[in-house]
Amino acid sequence: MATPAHSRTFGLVPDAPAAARAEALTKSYGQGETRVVALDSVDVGLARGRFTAIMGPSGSGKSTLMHCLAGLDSVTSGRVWVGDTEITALNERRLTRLRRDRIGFVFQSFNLLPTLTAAENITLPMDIAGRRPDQGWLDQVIDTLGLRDRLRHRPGQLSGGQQQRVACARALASRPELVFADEPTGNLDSRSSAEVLAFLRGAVDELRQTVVMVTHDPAAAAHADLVLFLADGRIVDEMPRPTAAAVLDRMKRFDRVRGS
Ligand SMILES: Nc1ncnc2c1ncn2[C@@H]1O[C@H](COP(=O)(O)OP(=O)(O)OP(=O)(O)O)[C@@H](O)[C@H]1O
Repeated sequence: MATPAHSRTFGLVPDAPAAARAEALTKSYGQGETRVVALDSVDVGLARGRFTAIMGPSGSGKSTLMHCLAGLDSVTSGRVWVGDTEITALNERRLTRLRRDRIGFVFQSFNLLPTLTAAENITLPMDIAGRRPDQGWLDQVIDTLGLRDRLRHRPGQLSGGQQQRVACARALASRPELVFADEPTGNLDSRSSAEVLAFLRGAVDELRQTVVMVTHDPAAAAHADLVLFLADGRIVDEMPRPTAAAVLDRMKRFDRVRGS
């Protein structure tokens, strides 16, 4: 069952510290009559070692929330922490380093370099940072993802699902504190989606990673431990142990409110 909205911090669960959190996070775009409030004083936590999905109608602020929590976008007001580090207090140089060292990203469009092999794509961010990957960890990630026999292939020789698994491996290569996935299955057919989602689930259960995923798909959200629902720039609800049917039902209530 979904928990009704009331004034508390959504997203946190007992016994799991916050991998990231925001306090009174507001993000607006534009000025005067064209001002859009994308996030309206959001309090939220993302539990460490858990899989959290963020859902909500189009334009509700999902991507903006993810970008602000990941330090990819500045905030208008409020504070954001990754672990114990307040990222809203960092200058651009330190923020860039924090994103590089402590956060992994998976995007809808894979963002792989076509001229590099899968193996080279996976270690590229670490190579650029001059960091040596932990080979034991990398082997574990590659095997969990079932990519061992694809490492010498270039992205053009891989299916969409395989490319997204390479992108997942790249996000995990440095063993980040937090992985953000923005519509990671948005460009995939249902079979490839299921593979990628099973991997993200495995990254949490077997590799003890923390994953936060924005999605429109109730079936994708059902792989998470907790779904946070956004509407009009606010978190309005959360659902632990989601099923696709329960998430779909909750999303329909947004449609009814909008249609009335
Ligand atoms: N760069 C920008 N300039 C102006 N307005 C923006 C900008 N980025 C987002 N917005 C606005 O902020 C609000 C939230 O956008 P956001 O992309 O976070 O929503 P979303 O829930 O991720 O939407 P979708 O599901 O359609 O991707 C929307 O009204 C959007 O038009």
